[in-house]
Amino acid sequence: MEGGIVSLAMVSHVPWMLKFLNAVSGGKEAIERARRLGRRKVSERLKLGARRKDLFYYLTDEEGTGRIRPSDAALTSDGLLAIIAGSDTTSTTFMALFWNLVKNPQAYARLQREIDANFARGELPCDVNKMVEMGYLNACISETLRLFPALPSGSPRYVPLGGGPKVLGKQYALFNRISAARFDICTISVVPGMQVLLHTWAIHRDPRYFSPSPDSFIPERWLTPDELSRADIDVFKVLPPETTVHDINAYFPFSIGPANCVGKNLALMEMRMVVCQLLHLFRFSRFEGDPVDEWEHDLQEFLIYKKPDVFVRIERR
Ligand code: HEM
Repeated sequence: MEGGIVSLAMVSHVPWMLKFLNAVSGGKEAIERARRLGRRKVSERLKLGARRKDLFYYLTDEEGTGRIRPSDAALTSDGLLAIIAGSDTTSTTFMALFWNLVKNPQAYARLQREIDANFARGELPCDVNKMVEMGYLNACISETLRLFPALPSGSPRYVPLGGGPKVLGKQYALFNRISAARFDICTISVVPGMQVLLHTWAIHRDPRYFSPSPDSFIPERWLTPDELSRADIDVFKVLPPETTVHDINAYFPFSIGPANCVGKNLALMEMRMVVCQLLHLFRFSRFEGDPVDEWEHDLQEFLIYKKPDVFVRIERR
């Protein structure tokens, strides 16, 4: 998957590269491998049939309500999209979250206390409804998605041919700004119909929107004033109210507008459940001798991340 994504990322930015990559054996092979994976997963899923009305139930038109049955090529491409969109994104977020927790024992301890306060020992599975209300758990997830948005370079958007805010959603201040008929970014004139790509990673770490310490993992920046007043660390030393900036209009890990993430709520629920249950059962710590600090440095971005392994020590609690 990761080999193929390098070529796919090139093609998504420079479409004419496809011809060139097809002519080069390594490039063609990487894309072919990714396609094969998509085809295999789709055919496995089709053989299994639908046990419930999931994403593929609709993509493959198992209900038979569509006029035209989707072609095999379309299904392969949907299969790849579902793998990238549905599983690579969540696995990146889990990796980044656990990496941040083992590197920040104070945040880890605080999250552990919140989980232990909500779930009695052995209470499994943990109640998902409680998790929605767990301020620090949700703050840790939001802070992870701020620092490591799973699609770091965002994805191309067309500047609407008029009527931007209505189409893209009022909340999207950054896109709203590009709804004018024509505007300039530095020396480039952006006109309706042009593709614009917002770099999520860079915007999420811009001190004009998140500060102080935009590169640091500080879940407390997501707490409500009420939750902050109950924080047991001297949070105002880390986030002095007079200089703290927290602009959620510049936060869009799931994108915003008509093509935003269809799996957002599922992904959030999945992350809450997995984190709660793993921390309920196991203790995670730094694996001595592992260069854990280098993980972020060794991440490579090709539409999604090519990520090194995270090694942690896991013990049963
Ligand atoms: C942490 C987890 C996730 C993140 C950060 C994430 C992020 C995103 C983003 C930024 C987009 C917009 C891409 C674009 O602008 O074109 C997107 C689209 C999409 N996501 Fe997610 N996603 C996550 C999890 C999931 C899950 C679990 C599923 C499905 C089970 C899913 C399914 C999709 C699909 C199908 C699209 C394409 C929507 C469309 O083009 O209309 N995602 N996701």
